[in-house]
Amino acid sequence: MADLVTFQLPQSVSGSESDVALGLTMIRAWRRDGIFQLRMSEAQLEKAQRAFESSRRFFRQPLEDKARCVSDSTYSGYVASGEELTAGEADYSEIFTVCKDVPLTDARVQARWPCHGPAPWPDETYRRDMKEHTDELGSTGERLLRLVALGLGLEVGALTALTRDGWHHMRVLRFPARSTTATRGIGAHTDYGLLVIAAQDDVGGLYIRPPVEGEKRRRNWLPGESSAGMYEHDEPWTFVKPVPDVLTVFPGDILQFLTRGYLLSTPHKVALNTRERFAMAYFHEPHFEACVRPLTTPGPDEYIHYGSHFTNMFMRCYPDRITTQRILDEDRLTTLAWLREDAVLRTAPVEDLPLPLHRAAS
Ligand SMILES: NC(=[NH2+])NCCC[C@H](N)C(=O)O
Ligand SMILES: O=C(O)CCC(=O)C(=O)O
Ligand SMILES: [Fe+2]
Repeated sequence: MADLVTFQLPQSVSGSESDVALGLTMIRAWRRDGIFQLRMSEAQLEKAQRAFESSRRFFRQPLEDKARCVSDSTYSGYVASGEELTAGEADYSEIFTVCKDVPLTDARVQARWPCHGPAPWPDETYRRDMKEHTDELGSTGERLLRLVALGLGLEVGALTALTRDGWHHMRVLRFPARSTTATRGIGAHTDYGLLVIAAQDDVGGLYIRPPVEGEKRRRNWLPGESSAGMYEHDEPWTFVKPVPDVLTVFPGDILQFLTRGYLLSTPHKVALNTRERFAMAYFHEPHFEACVRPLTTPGPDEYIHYGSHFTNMFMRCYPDRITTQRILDEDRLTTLAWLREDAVLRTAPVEDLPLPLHRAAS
């Protein structure tokens, strides 16, 4: 396969003619290749390098030290090799998940919303380096979404309306070298939000599945349609060659849903290599309470409550983690169902509201 297309992001995206042209070219690259590259700015590069250094330093520590970085109220923190499930099989990735760091005093934590709480940071340097890198990618994600909106023929702010206080998160990953018994890094899957923005070292191991004419793709947000494990052993898969100083970008489940499959959530998988490998996958996401509806003619029951999708997916990844146990023990799924109901009512087309609300709204 030829090299991936590489773009450079403008400092800001206003909706100019050149912004529209760039957005269209990005969409074309995704629909053909399923992925494109972004050249990193000097500032991005520095922050990414510092985050990689902190990651190497963290993963070098003894297992018992790393294993202390867990939380029973969030999915932030350490995931040991073999702990995460993808399509029912253990992944060999070792991970530190960075989710929104919400203080105990926050009303959402007090009200026991699922997935909300403080992050169990290993130390202050690690916290700072990961925050600077994710904040930088937050700005990248916003500019990308503005270009994507333009490329889809929408208002420049049509997609970023969903990402105010977005539930952005990141997986800081280490893959061990392969052994005679272990070759799987992470099984084939799609990720859950709008954009996946990833960085990797020079080792290699990531593969993506480009769009395939006529191929049925699952809707990962529906209970009966997990995309995990799909087409894992069927070609075509594109090796994502490590290239210095670039990020790779592809769509997640929410972009597939919004566009009714015009853009597909890019399936990808990771194979172990002969050397250990480090990567960071950042996810640019809607607000936890967002109720997302397709961009064209949504029916009343066509929506994804993003916080429910996120919670469902993380419970599926970590069925035995204390966070999952606590969600079940404290019946936090009922709280989540209330949040979903609220979100659905807030975004329902007026004619679909129950009659008393219908009157109040009109
Ligand atoms: N938390 C993640 N994004 N994990 C990516 C791997 C796939 C995940 N285990 C799943 O079943 O969907
Ligand atoms: O290792 C990579 O490059 C990607 C990891 C990944 O797919 C994930 O963390 O969801
Ligand atoms: Fe992924």
